[in-house]
Amino acid sequence: MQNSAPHWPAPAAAGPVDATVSLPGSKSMTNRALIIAALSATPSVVRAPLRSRDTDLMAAALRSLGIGITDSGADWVVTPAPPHGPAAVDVGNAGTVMRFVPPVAALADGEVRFDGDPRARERPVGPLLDALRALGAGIDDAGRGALPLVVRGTGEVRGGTVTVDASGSSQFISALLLSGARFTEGVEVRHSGPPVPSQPHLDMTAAMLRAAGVDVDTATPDVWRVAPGPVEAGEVVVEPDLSNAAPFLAAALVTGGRVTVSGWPEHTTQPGDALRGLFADMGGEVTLGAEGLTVRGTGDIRGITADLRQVGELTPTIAAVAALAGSPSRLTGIAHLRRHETDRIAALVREINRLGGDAEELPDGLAIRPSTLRGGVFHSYDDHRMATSGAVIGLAVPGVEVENIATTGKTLPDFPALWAKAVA
Ligand SMILES: O=C(O)C1=C[C@@H](OP(=O)(O)O)[C@@H](O)[C@H](O)C1
Ligand SMILES: C=C(OP(=O)(O)O)C(=O)O
Repeated sequence: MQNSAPHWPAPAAAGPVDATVSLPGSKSMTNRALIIAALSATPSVVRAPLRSRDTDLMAAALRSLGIGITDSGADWVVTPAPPHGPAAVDVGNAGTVMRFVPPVAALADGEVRFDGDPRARERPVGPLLDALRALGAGIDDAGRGALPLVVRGTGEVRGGTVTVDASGSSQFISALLLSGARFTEGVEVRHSGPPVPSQPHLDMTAAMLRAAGVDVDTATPDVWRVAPGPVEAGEVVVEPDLSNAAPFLAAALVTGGRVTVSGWPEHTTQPGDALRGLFADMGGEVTLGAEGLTVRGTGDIRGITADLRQVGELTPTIAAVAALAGSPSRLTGIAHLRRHETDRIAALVREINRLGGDAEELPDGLAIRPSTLRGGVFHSYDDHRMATSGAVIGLAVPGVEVENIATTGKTLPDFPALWAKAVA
C-alpha cells in the first residue's frame, strides 16, 4: 500500500486562494465516448478527451480488440471494426474498463482475458457477469465473480431481458446499456435490490447513447431498455471533469478565497454539478456564469448532513472540507464506496483521525466532528480522490504530506502542477 516515492509536501495556503482553473476532460464521458465510438457503424471523433491512466487503459483495451484509436492533435479518432480476440485487457483499477469492456468482448469473435491491479480483483463485477451469461455470453471466472476472467465471444450476443442487483455499482447497468444496441434483441435491464447509486452516471449513459442515435427507454424506475439498432457516435465533445473540479473549488472554501472553474457546462449529467448545492450548504457563495463556476469562501466552513448515494464520487472532497468545518457532518448512503479504489469510508476516517481529526465510520458512510488538525502523512491507498483530499486538508493545515500523489494520474495526471499553480 505504501509507495516508495517521497511524500508530496502539500502546499499550505499563504492566504486566500484566488484562481481560475481550466480542467481536462471527464473520465466518465471519455470512456463512454470510446465505447460508443467503438460500437459505431462509421468513424467518430472524440474531442478534448481526458488523457489519464483510466482513459489510456480504455483506449488500449479497445485497440486490443481491433478498434482503431489514433491521435488527431488533442482529439481521438476512433475507427470501428468488428471486435475480435484473442486479446488480453488490463483494467488497471478502472471501474469503467472492468465493467464497460466485457460486454464489448462478448460481441467479439474470440477469447478476451481480463485482469488488473490487485485491488481490481476485489472490486465487484459478479452481477454483471451473471447478467451477461443470462443474455447469452460465455464467461469463465472460475466461480469467483471477480477478475481475472475470460470472455469467450462468438461474434454476437442474443440479449433480451435480465435482472441485476446493481446496488454495488451503477456501472453494471451502464455497461449493459452501452453495448445493448448491438445485442441481437437489444437489452432490457431490470434492477432488483437496495437502491442503485450514481443516478447522474446512468443519466450520462442514456444521454450519450441517445446522442449516438440509440433508442433508450428510461420511463420506468429501475428499468432501462435499449432497442437493437445501429450506433453513430459522430463527434463527441467531452466536458471538463467536474468531479476533479471538487478539490479546486474546495480550495476557495477552506481558505476563504475564490476559485473559478472555467468551461462549466450550463446543463450536464456529471455528478460534479451537485457541488453547486453542496458547497453552498458548506458555507460557500456559488455563482454560475459565462466565465464558469465560481466558489467564494466566506471564512465560515460549515459541516453538512447529506445523503451522497447519487454522487458518491464527491465524498472524499466533501469529507476533507468537513474535517476543516466548524460544525459536524454526517455523510450517508455510500456503503458502496467500500468497494471503490479503496474502502473510502475506512480510509477517510483513518487518515482524518491520523491528523488529529474526529471521524467515525457509519455502516453506510461517515460522521466527522470539528477538531483542530495537525500536520502529518496523509495516505492515499492508491486512490486518486484520497490523494486530492489530502491536498485540500494540507492547504489549511501546515505540514501535511501526501503519500503517492502520483496516483492522481488515474484521472488527472497534471494534478501536482495544476494545484501548485492554483494555490500559489
Ligand atoms: O459510470 C461511471 O463513469 C462512474 C460511476 C460511478 O460508479 P459507482 O456507481 O460504482 O459508484 C462513479 O463512482 C465512478 O467514478 C464513475
Ligand atoms: C469510483 C471511481 O472510479 P471507477 O471508475 O474506477 O469506479 C472514482 O473515480 O471515484
